[in-house]
Amino acid sequence: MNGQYIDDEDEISGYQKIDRYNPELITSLSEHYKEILKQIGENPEREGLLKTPERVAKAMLYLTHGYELDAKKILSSALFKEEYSQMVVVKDIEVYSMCEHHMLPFFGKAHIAYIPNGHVVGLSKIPRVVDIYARRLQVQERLTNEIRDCIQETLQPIGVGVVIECRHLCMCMRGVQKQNSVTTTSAFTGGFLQEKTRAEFLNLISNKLS
Ligand SMILES: Nc1nc2c(ncn2[C@@H]2O[C@H](COP(=O)(O)OP(=O)(O)OP(=O)(O)O)[C@@H](O)[C@H]2O)c(=O)[nH]1
Ligand SMILES: [Zn+2]
Repeated sequence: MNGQYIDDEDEISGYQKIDRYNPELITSLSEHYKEILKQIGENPEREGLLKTPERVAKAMLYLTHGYELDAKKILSSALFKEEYSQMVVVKDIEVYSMCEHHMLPFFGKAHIAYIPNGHVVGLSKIPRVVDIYARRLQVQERLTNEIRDCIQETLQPIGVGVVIECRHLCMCMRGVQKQNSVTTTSAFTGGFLQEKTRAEFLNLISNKLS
């Protein structure tokens, strides 16, 4: 195993042991990346690039490890009966994902709120859910909806609010080349569909919106 398996529970999931870095997969991916290096005009045999295919293979497996993890399972592992009925907001959660169109990064912040309905969730599980869906090939809109749906279906709260704001490198370093544009997406359920509740949430996170 050579330490190549992600088997440190804290490192990725906190719970689920995943077999993502298996040597056969790394070898196979590395061969493809070696070929890609040749085709873009590089020499994969030069010293600086000798280990690059393997490094890229491992990086890509890490950047997409969300496919291996079950967000609902992680969220439901830490539900606590509690009569707190006000809005809970976890804001400024770092997001790192890759757009499914160009496989280039998009990154920024997620702000998540819910109103409990008899149960609260362990706070760390909310950023874990964000990561599980972000560490895949994504579009920002689907990422937003998947986080909302996971929390709504698992926790069954009175409502869920999700706002994500990201910069897309496919719009900065290529293509339209807009360096400062930020994309904001949002998704709501239940109580957050009401203007007053949504306004309270947006107000609580507003100092962080660009
Ligand atoms: N809606 C949405 N679009 C995205 C996201 N990430 C990247 N895109 C867009 O996906 C689109 C793909 O459009 P295409 O015309 O097929 O690709 P392209 O020729 O590379 O487009 P340009 O980026 O405009 O050069 C682009 O407009 C990207 O900006 C995302 O998270 N959500
Ligand atoms: Zn893109």
